[in-house]
Amino acid sequence: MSESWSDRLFGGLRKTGEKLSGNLAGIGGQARLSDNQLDELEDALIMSDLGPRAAMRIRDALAQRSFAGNADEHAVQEAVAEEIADILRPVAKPLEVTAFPRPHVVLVIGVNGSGKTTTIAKLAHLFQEDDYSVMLAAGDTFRAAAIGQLKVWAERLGIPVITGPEGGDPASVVFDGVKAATDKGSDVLIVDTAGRLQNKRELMDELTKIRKVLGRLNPEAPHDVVLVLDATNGQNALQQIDVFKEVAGVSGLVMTKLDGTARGGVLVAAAAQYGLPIHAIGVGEKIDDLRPFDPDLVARVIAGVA
Ligand SMILES: Nc1nc2c(ncn2[C@@H]2O[C@H](COP(=O)(O)OP(=O)(O)OP(=O)(O)O)[C@@H](O)[C@H]2O)c(=O)[nH]1
Repeated sequence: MSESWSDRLFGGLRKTGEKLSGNLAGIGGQARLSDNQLDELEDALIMSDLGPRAAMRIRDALAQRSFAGNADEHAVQEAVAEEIADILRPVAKPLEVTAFPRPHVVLVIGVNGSGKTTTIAKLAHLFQEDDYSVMLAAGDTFRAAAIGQLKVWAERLGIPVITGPEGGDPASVVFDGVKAATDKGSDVLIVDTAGRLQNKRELMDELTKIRKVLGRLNPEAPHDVVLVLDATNGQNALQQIDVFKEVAGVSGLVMTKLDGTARGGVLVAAAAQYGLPIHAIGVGEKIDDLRPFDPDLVARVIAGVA
């Protein structure tokens, strides 16, 4: 029997929830948390990868709280869940297809291995479920494997993919992609790009060229620039946001591999530190394992109270 999305979400974020509740063990005992306990709480949140900004915000909020009866560990966790939900709510925004004229162009960026290609396939599948027609463009011409992988996914999903030769000009693949998607009347064009973060200059030049070509065909494009982040990288994932924001003008995030890591708190850190929309989260390798998320539910799972 196949698991539902919320089962997979619970399973995926279980380790994160266990870590945070473990780090908060024994806290409470009175109506208000003492300064020492607030320090402990803040440390526990930082150790759980929520980052200094979210940790401080949650600390400040809990300092104001008076718990009915005495705060036991569970009441503190519940309060933390509410504060996490407050942080996640404004950023939980699914990708929307709004472009007119079509296609809505989504540029997907991220370092190799972050789950970029799989995420493109999963996003395409989500759009298909909403009855949008989708096309892919293999703008990561740097490695033949990346082009091949995208082709395999496209075939599985039954959607067209525009490719060029290995080592070819990514901007020309993107040009062909937009032309083909326009001619065919596709609703969405998802563009894979190279993830060479180690060579910022080259990456920036490449993205600038892609943007220029896109802009020539459709001044509004790209409509979204989505950065794919691997949650298992913890705080390093956040540094990638800094760099890609600078070189690529990131408009939103997707966080992958939240299953099997105890570092899911980084989702909250990203929300608190950057405020960029988080379009979807990935909790597995299968095509259905990426979805927009319910901030209240995810907050409860991360806090270990769901
Ligand atoms: N567990 C888990 N694995 C994932 C998730 N998303 C992607 N993966 C796996 O991560 C690995 C890398 O994913 P790719 O999509 O190939 O990553 P990429 O960023 O395109 O990397 P390159 O192909 O090396 O450029 C694959 O084995 C995926 O199945 C996820 O949410 N959870």
